[in-house]
Order: sequence, then structure tokens, then C-alpha cells
Amino acid sequence: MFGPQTRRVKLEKQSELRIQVQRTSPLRLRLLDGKAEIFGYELPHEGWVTFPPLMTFAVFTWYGATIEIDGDTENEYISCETPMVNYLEVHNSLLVQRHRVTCSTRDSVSSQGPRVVIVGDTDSGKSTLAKMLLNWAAKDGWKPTFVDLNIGQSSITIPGTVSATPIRMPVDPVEGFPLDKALVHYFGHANPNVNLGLYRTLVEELARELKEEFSGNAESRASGMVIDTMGFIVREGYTLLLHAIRTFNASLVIVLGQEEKLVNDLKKDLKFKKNLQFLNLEKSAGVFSRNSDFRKTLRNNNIQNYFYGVTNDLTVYTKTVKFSDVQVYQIGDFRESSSTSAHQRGNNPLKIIPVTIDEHLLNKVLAISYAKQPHQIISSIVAGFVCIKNVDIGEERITYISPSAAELPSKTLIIGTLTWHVT
Ligand SMILES: Nc1ncnc2c1ncn2[C@@H]1O[C@H](COP(=O)(O)OP(=O)(O)OP(=O)(O)O)[C@@H](O)[C@H]1O
Repeated sequence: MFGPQTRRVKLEKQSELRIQVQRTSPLRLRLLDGKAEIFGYELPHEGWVTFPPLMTFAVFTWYGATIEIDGDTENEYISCETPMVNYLEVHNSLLVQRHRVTCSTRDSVSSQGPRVVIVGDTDSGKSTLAKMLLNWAAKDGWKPTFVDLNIGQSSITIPGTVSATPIRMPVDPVEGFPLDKALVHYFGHANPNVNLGLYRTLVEELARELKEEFSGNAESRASGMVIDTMGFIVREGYTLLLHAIRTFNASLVIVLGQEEKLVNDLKKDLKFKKNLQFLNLEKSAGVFSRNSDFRKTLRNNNIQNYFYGVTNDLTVYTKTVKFSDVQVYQIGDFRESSSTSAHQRGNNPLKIIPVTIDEHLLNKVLAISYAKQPHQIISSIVAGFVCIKNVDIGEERITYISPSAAELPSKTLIIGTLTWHVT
């Protein structure tokens, strides 16, 4: 039996039900008949799907569907006005390019599938469009790579990371992106201005690693990449967009929303870049706008999900080690209270600096680096993250929480300004 809030919703073809889950309780939903998808992920026919508090999403149907909902929502409404047909047209043109690459007789290393960079203001629906393009491609049997450069609201793993992962099947909207094959670099801050030089360098590292990966993997190369960027599109943010487009040798830049100035500026600044196309697409009216406090809450939740799981189903391990068991480093001379970046202060943004262990590590999220030597930290990916929960100066011990029961795979930890507080 279901609660009194259980209800059926009939969706006409090409319409969507937009839902914002309540702040405190989850929501259950199931497909009764027809076909429906959440950002390109087809809802299964059997069973309920549970959505965690605060999640905002749309259930869209191409041909009509009936769904059943159990639980109250913060907000929900049906809309027939969606840009989905335009988004699907982009997917179809990417499919044509992928097939062309597979049939090409050119040398296999130089022929590449589409490299799509999605840009736009904050809350223009960039990550959502990226998910749709990836899910539709995976459903058609391709294995595109998702590149996540959005350190503020990361999709693959915790905030403050620059990462990539191959998509082998449509991504469950609740569980999120698979982490098992992800390449993750730790920037350590939610704002690129803290260390612009490091952000650029990590983007270049990731591009280099993917190039290497694609050179030996024809399927991934033909499937191409979808690259999500930050909503920071002015000043330094704009120069970082140009840098990402060039570094990943983009073939298509999608600008979301009515961003005429951005489109014109990008076209002007990239006019010498060969084979680069631009597309200005409408933003969906369903995209949920998030103020800076809400973004902070989402960042904190994202880290919580890393440790506890989206549905709170993971075991978290608390461990204590001696100060001498770990070495903590920071990259660049950033100062948390300073409004100027290391670069602006004339310091080397890539300098690897040993950090003294003391109370300032409390609640900090540290990455576990695979680097064997400190000078390899920037070029090495990270194994995962821990959060420092106690620093005992007298006993020279730190206590941290980890999603893994195993010993730390490396002694080298990276610190930034990212913190996590239990909610
Ligand atoms: N059609 C829709 N209906 C309901 N919610 C939606 C819809 N499209 C997007 N959303 C929600 O709106 C929020 C913002 O969308 P999204 O993350 O794609 O924007 P963004 O441009 O990537 O944001 P950012 O500025 O952080 O980079 C997300 O929670 C997403 O799930």
C-alpha cells in the first residue's frame, strides 16, 4: 500500500513533468505505461525509483506515458514547451559524424569523433544537455567520454575536480556517473580564480591523458567527447572557456541560452580555428535556478554523497594515522582569506608546497594522489578523497573518514580550500 500522496500523472507526447523534490524527504516514482526518460535515461518498466531530497529533474516522453508518484514535491508541473526536438537534432548530427569516422579510410589516429564543448551562463542547463547527449549516444551503442570541467557543481565526483569518464551505458539519474574508469585530478577549490594557472594545467593534463587513451581505442575515439564547462563566462571565466575549447580541439561549441555576446566573442576569438562549428541553442524553461547558498548546500551534499552514497547506503570508515604516516601538499601559494590568486601575487601557481599538519586541516577534503614523488602530483590522477575529522597535536595523530576500509593507497595527500561539514 502507498501513502495518501500517491497519484497518477498522464503525460501527452513531447511533454515533461518537472519536479523539485522536497528538502527533507525523498520521492518515489514509477512508469506505469508508455515510455519516458529522465535526461536521456529511459525509465525501467518495473519497480519504483527513489529520488533524494533537493533533486530537480524532468520526466519527458516522446510518445506519451503514465507515471505514478509517491510523496509530496516542493514543486511540480507539466510543460509541453521543451527544446527536446532541437537537442535530439544535435544528437542525430553527432551520430552522423561518428558513423563517418568509423567508415573513414583516413589514418585511424587522426580521425576523431565529435568533441562537443557546452558553454553558457550558470543554470542554463549545460550539465543536463551533456547528460542527454551522452545517454542517447550510449543507448545507440557508442561509448562517448564525458569531460567535466565544472569545478563548482561537478557531476562525475566531488566539487573541485577536473575529470573524465567513459560512458558505456545510459547513466542512472540517481546513482550518477560511474567512477570505476574515471580520470580525476584534484584542483581543490570551487572557484578557479584561487589558482587559474593550476586549473589550466589540470585541463591540459586531462586532455593529454585522453589523447593517449584514444590513440589506442578506436571505439572511444569515434564516439568522441562531451565537455561540460563552468557557468563563469566573463573575464577570467571567458579566457578559461577559450582555453578549454582550444585544448580539447573542439569540433562543436554549443552555447546555451540567448547569449549573443558570448557567441559573437567566441566566433571572433576562435575565427582561425579550423573545422570548429557553433550552435546557439535555446535554454529549457525547466532548468532550475540556484542561488549561491543553494549551490553551497549542493556542493556539501555532493561530498556527503561521495562518502555516504546518494541513498545513504555506503559504510563510512573512521581511521586514525600518525602525522608521519602521511605527507600533505598544497599546489600553489593560495591563501584562503585572500581575494588575489597566487598568480596575481606573482607566485608560482604550480609550486608543490609541503603543508604542516595542524588544526587548520579540520573538515578539509584531501585527495589521495597516485604520485610517487611530490613533483608528479600535478600530472597524477587521484585515487579518492578523505575528510579530516580530528587533529590531535599532542599525540601527533589525525583522524579521517574514508569510503574505503582499506589502508590509504598512498601517503601523498593534496589539500585545497574545499571543506565538508556533516549535515
Ligand atoms: N527540464 C528540466 N526540468 C526540471 N529540472 C531541470 C530541467 N533541466 C535541468 N533541470 C535541473 O536544473 C538544474 C540546473 O541544470 P544544470 O545543472 O544542467 O545547469 P548548468 O548550466 O549545468 O548549471 P551550472 O551553472 O552549475 O553549470 C539541475 O538541478 C537540473 O537537474
